Amino acid sequence: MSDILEKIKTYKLEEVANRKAAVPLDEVEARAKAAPPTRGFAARLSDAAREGYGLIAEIKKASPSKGLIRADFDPPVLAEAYADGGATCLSVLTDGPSFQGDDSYLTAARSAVDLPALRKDFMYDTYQVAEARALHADCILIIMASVSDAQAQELEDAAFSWGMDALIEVHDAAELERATALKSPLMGINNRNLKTFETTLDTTRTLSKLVPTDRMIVCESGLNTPEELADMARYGARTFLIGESLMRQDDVAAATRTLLANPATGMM
Ligand SMILES: O=C(O)c1ccccc1NCC(=O)[C@H](O)[C@H](O)COP(=O)(O)O
Repeated sequence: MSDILEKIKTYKLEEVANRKAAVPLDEVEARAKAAPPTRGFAARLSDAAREGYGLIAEIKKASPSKGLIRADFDPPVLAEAYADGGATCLSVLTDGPSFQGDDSYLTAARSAVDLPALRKDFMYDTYQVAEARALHADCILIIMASVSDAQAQELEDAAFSWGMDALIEVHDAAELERATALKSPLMGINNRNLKTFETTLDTTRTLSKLVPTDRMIVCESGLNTPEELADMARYGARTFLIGESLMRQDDVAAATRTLLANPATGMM
């Protein structure tokens, strides 16, 4: 496993152990059961992709590869800007140590709009899945590079049991092959190599050919322009996960609108 994923896994497992000691699972489950209903993350993406593009717009203050991305950071205001600009779903970083995220950002951002939200964190334990629902998440992330097949299955089952969706993230052919054993229709191809941080859209160009036709490609990371989205659409990707390039804009709503204008029609 990569250095950064290794580091994240080490502190995340410790964080989960501390959280379990502080808030027992049955209490988290009670909060999850009391949460508002899920909003249908995968279904909204699929509907949006049929009409044009589906955008998962990410609320991301900082990252291990770029440091601080946005100082003026107000999650509900950013969520409203994304919704105003035409985003389909939100992704909200809840990891503190590497992304300056916070659990409260997810609940606050989602409650400001009508969009479904992904809890963007590093998931290893079904306790975190119940926590995600308790925070009102509609979807969780499963990074194949950082979990075993059995863990991935367990996390996906837990997500489904809470009525959530699961975005399965892959970066190479072996991970993609493992991901096809899961049921989720959402196949995220991460253009960023989490070992080196090298980001290239060639990853989607290569892996898209291996994605079964019953899966929806979510092209993730390193996307900046409408031309890049049109290029990726030619490889079958009509849904996108975008953070940094939008987070760096003064007018987030206008930038989101510009990115989504004139979606490509054909495929290669
Ligand atoms: O963004 C990072 O530096 C990073 C480092 C280590 C693990 C994950 C990381 N990013 C998570 C993501 O998947 C991105 O936030 C997401 O795809 C959006 O990417 P971008 O549009 O390039 O911000």
